[in-house]
Amino acid sequence: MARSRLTPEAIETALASLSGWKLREDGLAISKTFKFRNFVEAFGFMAQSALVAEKLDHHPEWFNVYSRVDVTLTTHDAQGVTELDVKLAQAMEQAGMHRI
Ligand SMILES: C[C@H](O)[C@H](O)[C@H]1CNC2=NC(N)=NC(=O)C2=N1
Repeated sequence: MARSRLTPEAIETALASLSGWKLREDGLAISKTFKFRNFVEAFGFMAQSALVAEKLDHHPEWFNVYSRVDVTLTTHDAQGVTELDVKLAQAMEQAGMHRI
């Protein structure tokens, strides 16, 4: 179900409720770099996040090297940032919390 894009103001409000997420230059995605103690912690975060993504039917664009995971969230169907991106970001914050 394609959600509608959030207004710039709504995105700013959402970013204020998250920690460390930035709006991409083109305004069409939010991103954050997660750093962990090691690869296994980073992968555990990705595994946990993958289960949430499946449940939301909303998937991240991410890059992992060793203990770092760069995450970019955008809604392809809406070609921008929607509520689903915020929801997944919030869930990733929770997953990332257990591993700092
Ligand atoms: C059919 C469509 O691919 C699905 O509804 C989901 C899958 N996961 C998705 N993930 C993201 N990030 N954006 C989407 O639009 C999206 N669509």
